[in-house]
Amino acid sequence: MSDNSPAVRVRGLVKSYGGLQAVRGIDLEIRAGEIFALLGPNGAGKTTTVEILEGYRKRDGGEVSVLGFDPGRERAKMLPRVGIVLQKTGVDRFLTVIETVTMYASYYPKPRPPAEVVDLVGLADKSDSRVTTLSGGQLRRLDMAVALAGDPDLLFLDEPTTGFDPSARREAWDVVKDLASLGKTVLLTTHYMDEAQHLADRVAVIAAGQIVAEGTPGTLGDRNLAQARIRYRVPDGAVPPGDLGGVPDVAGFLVVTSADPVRDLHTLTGWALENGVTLDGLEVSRPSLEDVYLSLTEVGA
Ligand SMILES: Nc1ncnc2c1ncn2[C@@H]1O[C@H](COP(=O)(O)OP(=O)(O)OP(=O)(O)O)[C@@H](O)[C@H]1O
Repeated sequence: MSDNSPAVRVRGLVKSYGGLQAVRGIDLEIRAGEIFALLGPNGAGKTTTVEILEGYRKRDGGEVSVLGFDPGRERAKMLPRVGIVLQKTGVDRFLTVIETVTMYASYYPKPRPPAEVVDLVGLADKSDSRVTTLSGGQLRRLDMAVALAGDPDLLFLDEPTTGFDPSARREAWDVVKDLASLGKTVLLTTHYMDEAQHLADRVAVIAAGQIVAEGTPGTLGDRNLAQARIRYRVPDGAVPPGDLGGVPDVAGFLVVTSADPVRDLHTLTGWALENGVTLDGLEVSRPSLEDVYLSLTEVGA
């Protein structure tokens, strides 16, 4: 594999379970060193796709290359170079943190020093604690440490923060960000829009076995819901020009959906200045990735 080759390349991937087409022609390309999120609702086909990439499931058709290997035929060669964090893992609860990571490191040809891995996932102060004493969030970090023990180039994270409280999520996000700064490629699946938005360089939205959108979290918003929302309030009796009066919301603010917010704001603020009208609480917002996701997965489902 040359340095410019994508870490993951998928073309026309299909997979059915009996009569159910779980994956219906997926194309993906994940560059080396990026954090890529596969975002979609329950049953969209995320796990099926990822398990095919990991070599756990057989595909029915299409081409798949992971770090230059075909996971269907060359899984044994591929595995030492990938790390996998499943939704539930079963580490031995009676070992300590460092013992656990050391044990997993011993399975790999070129492991990263276990103490370094423990430090990387933020468990240095728990290094000699038994696994039984760890909190849920700490256990999840240990799962990540186990996946990193072999110093993989590519890490698969399946719903890395499901069930976490908000502060544990933030901490897990920091760990994932640190991985990317080490040059690892990360493929994560998630239901959470904010997680994809916060972590991913690129996101593919999957619905009913198909990719319905792909791009950076920012461009997904731009491409799929180009409109901006302008919201403001005017004193009683003031009538904004043209269509810019919008529709009042429950709080009495006028809300305008605009495909050309620069021009519309210019018109609106020009009118306000000329007429000495205040535009109370003026704000302009873009659709969030959540808005985009909901609109896309409704269409795709
Ligand atoms: N082993 C299986 N046998 C039969 N059907 C399956 C099997 N695994 C998954 N499916 C079905 O395939 C579809 C895709 O499932 P998959 O687990 O890939 O989705 P997902 O996006 O990962 O969902 P979730 O977010 O709930 O994990 C679903 O309709 C699911 O019920």
